[in-house]
Amino acid sequence: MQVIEQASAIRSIVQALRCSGKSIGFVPTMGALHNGHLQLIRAAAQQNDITICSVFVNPTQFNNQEDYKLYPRSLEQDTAALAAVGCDYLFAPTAADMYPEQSLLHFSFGVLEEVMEGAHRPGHFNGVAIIVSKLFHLVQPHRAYFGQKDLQQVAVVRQLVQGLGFDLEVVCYPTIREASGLAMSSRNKRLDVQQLEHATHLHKALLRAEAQIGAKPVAAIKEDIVAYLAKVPQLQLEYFEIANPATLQPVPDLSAEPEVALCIAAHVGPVRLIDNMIVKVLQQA
Ligand SMILES: Nc1ncnc2c1ncn2[C@@H]1O[C@H](COP(=O)(O)OP(=O)(O)OP(=O)(O)O)[C@@H](O)[C@H]1O
Ligand SMILES: CC(C)(CO)[C@@H](O)C(=O)[O-]
Ligand code: BAL
Repeated sequence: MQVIEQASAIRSIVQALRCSGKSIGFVPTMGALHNGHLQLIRAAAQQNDITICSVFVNPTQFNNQEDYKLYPRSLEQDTAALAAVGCDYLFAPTAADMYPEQSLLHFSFGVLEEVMEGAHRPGHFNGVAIIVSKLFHLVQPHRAYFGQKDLQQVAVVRQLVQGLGFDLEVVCYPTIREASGLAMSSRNKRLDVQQLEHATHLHKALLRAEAQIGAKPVAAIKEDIVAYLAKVPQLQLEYFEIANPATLQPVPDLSAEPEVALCIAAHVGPVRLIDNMIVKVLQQA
């Protein structure tokens, strides 16, 4: 595997690969890699001639500077893990290379950014859209791989790809979990053993909500989840939402929904975590 640091270098490599007819699979990440990321790399390696992974902790998508400063970084371990699962190129640029000037771009995703992550992390999806656009221009992938853990991000990227006419397929893979049910996440590395145990309540809350889908109205399920998590003082719920899986808009009732996304965000100790599950709605006769 080759490690590339400069944008100009990855651009030349990609141009040569494209000229020789190779298909390119791309996995953008912020590093501190775990099995959720490695599943995406394996899929890209299986489905394309060449796999490129980027590791870049993108400053413009952080609405909280402490979160940016303390985001886990482990490039040496990441490099070894990527080589072991068949990645061909690791693109690990510096912030100066990706942002030679302050970015003044502004993307708007309408109602998609007015809910959940969009509402609670002002500017976040603008930063994601800026860096994903820059990376797509440099890497020119045929397929780009994302995880369902960041479900709303997948919807934003799909809208970006459609809106700007990027000629690529967005591929989404399911959330990989720890044995405890906790969704794998780079930020989990900032939690101690007790906090990791408290964090399992995000997934437990989703399972509890799933068990009530079809049996109770939306408002009653939400009340139950808020009450359930209020009994875990080490976890501060930010939102629990029942949403349409494609538009991410909250659903007022389940009668017209074949499936819904159960979405949650909460703080555990110093870390903010998100999780979601897409579940079928079995309509009662
Ligand atoms: N547990 C997981 N299962 C599947 N895909 C995942 C998982 N965690 C992250 N991904 C996906 O990997 C890609 C890179 O994500 P990122 O580098 O932000 O890692 P992360 O674990 O989501 O970190 P954090 O949530 O702490 O930022 C994204 O498309 C993300 O959805
Ligand atoms: C897509 C991404 C790499 C953009 O920085 C990031 O938001 C992530 O890791 O999910
Ligand atoms: N995985 C989403 C990136 C972020 O939390 O900023």
